[in-house]
Amino acid sequence: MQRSDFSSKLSDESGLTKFLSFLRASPGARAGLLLLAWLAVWFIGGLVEYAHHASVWFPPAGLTFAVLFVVGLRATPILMLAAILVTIFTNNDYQINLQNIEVIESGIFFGIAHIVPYYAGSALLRWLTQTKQLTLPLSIISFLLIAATSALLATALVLVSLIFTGMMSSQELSATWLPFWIGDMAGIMVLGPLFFSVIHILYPQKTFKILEHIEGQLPVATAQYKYKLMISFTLVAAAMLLAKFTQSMDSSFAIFFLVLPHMWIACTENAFYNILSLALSSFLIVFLVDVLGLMNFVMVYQYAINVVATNAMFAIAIPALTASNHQLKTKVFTDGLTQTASREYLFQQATVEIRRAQWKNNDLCMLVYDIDHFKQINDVHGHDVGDKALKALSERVKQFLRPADILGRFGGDEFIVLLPETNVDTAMVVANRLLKEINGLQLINSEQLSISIGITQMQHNDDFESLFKRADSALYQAKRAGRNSIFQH
Ligand SMILES: Nc1nc2c(ncn2[C@@H]2O[C@H](COP(=O)(O)OP(=O)(O)OP(=O)(O)O)[C@@H](O)[C@H]2O)c(=O)[nH]1
Repeated sequence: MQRSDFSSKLSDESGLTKFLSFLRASPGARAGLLLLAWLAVWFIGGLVEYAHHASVWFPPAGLTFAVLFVVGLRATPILMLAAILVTIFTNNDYQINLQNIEVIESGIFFGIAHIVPYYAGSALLRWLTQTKQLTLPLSIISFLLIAATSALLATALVLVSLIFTGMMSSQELSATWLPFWIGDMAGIMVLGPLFFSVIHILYPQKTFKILEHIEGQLPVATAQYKYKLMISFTLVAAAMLLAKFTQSMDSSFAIFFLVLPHMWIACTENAFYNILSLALSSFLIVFLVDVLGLMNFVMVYQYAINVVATNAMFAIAIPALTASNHQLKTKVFTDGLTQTASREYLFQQATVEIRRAQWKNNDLCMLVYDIDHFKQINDVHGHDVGDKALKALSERVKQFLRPADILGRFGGDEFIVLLPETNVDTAMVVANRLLKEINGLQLINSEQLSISIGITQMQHNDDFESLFKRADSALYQAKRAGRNSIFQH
């Protein structure tokens, strides 16, 4: 895959095309945009600053993780510059009054403490997903575990660096570490997947298996996607207004109902729209915490969005599992060469039809046909030609039958046709027409193909085996009678 479906979809739109081409051709502009984005999400994270130095929702962690995952160590200078700039801002904002050189040192320490754990985490995730044959659920659990662990490591390193450089006092540690960890974790788990995709559009030269799951299923959301989003947003607003007016911790837990619309989205929309909706809901929560003054409840909200996100993340696997389940079913139920029903499926379908016919007192007939001297065809013309003959013959028979009839390959060159609501006289007419039809075919070079057919009508106590046994013995008689003929039992 050279470029993802998502980026090519975006590229179809003209204004965006030019902007994307410009960014892709200009590493400087990309770096500038990355820096601006990092600073912007850092300021937005500040809306839910729970304790000094600790936002309970910290998008820069997700952005750093995603950038290091997609771009690698090349992104370090930009991340380092961002770390220094926000340290300068924090020094002024908290009125810490460090000297210029000390602020830059603190910024460098913060940068290292922030970047190292996320580089380690993203490199481990990349290694796991690129080199190991992980299933999608295993990739997701790896992502979640690595996100939680690297966020914890970043929390420890950053807080130690802040204390070491005099940006924070050690007394603040106990009140800071948990919201810090939760914030970084939310940044990676809830927003990281969206950042992965967006950065991958800007740096499209590499292919990552884990991103294919997110982007490969693009580009369309269902027509109902916006209504599902509206339901999520309404639920967020209603739960938060409830907390605002009751000011009770109990009512703040209503936010956990968010799992319902998000699981609905996760199970019915593709992965990209799933992670987009999670990011939007979490933005809305942060915005409303700020606007409605709900800082007292913010920890509940952050736990809720993390739980909702991890659940919804697992649901990324559902459309993929459904698709592979469908493929597996098709494989098991269809004969690969002739695209008729497989023996197993034929047996299942025939059993259902036989029971239905017995229940309703309907007629039912079974035809068994087998190509005449097929071994000779293989021997003279080769197995490939034999295969082609089997395919072409089956194609013809399928066209010839009614939609309700069931055609399946019993094995080798022997096929079964089940004719529901058909008595033996009509089945005989069908068999005669079939024989004629096949006689008219020139499937192999200039040679003609012929088949022999055995017919039987269902008796009241028949099952698949007994029905087949009679039809097969009729076929045997047809073969003994010189082939290219029909016998009834
Ligand atoms: N090309 C091809 N040949 C197959 C396939 N499955 C079975 N065969 C061959 O089909 C032949 C079946 O031969 P039989 O039905 O026993 O005998 P026949 O030569 O058709 O003779 P009669 O049935 O008595 O007319 C064997 O040679 C098998 O090897 C297949 O998927 N492709």
